[in-house]
Amino acid sequence: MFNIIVCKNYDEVSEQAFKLMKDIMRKEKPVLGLATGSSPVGLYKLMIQDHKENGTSYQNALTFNLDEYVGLKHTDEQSYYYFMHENLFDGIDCPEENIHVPDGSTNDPEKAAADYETELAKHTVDLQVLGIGSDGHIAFNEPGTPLDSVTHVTDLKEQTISDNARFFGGDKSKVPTKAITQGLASIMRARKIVLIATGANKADAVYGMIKGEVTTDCPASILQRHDDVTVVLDEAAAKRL
Ligand SMILES: N[C@@H]1[C@@H](O)[C@H](O)[C@@H](COP(=O)(O)O)O[C@@H]1O
Repeated sequence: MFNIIVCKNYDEVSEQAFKLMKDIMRKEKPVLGLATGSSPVGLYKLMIQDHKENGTSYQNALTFNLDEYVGLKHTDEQSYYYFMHENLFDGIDCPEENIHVPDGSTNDPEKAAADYETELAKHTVDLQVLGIGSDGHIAFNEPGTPLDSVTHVTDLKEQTISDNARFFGGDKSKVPTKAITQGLASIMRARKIVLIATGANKADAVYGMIKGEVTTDCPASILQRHDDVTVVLDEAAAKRL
């Protein structure tokens, strides 16, 4: 079931998502599911600000990221490990050993994916933050991914490679072609989900997720089967609803 919130601008979108995060942070040992991409960056800024100004502590929080490119080292500025440290972890007090990001730097990504799923399955994510790809993907679950998938290695689709080329100086050839990603079933285990989408290029994917049928053609449509999903949109992303 979706709770849909349409906001005037990105700042308001981030504030709405932050309210849900703040609520979860009242728990003694919160388990946070985190995402990369530009959509959650405003939320992460608010989390850092709240940590600095109000002392909200992440000492007892566990975090699990959704996905990681295969073939990039942790020190690579485009790796999701690096992105998360730059945009969130360096600004809060979450102990490094509590932070989980799939290890895309290994030469056995299949094993890294299986190990990640094993660790993830020991916990229940209290709040999963999600963005959505313009082709309806969540994490790196591209169209065609089975709805019962768990953490696995995947080939990125052409659309995702061109969408993400902007982070690689606009050069598509620099974007990795494979990633480790939580599966759709892994994501569905979260107690609560907040999906953030802004901009007109997300409008079709948002429409498919909410109004379309549940189909592997639009992986995000599986969220229709979850009972606690808040979708925070700007007007452009909501324009087809
Ligand atoms: N793997 C990530 C997704 O988790 C993210 O949701 C999507 C949208 O990114 P953005 O928020 O930058 O539009 O991009 C990437 O493909």
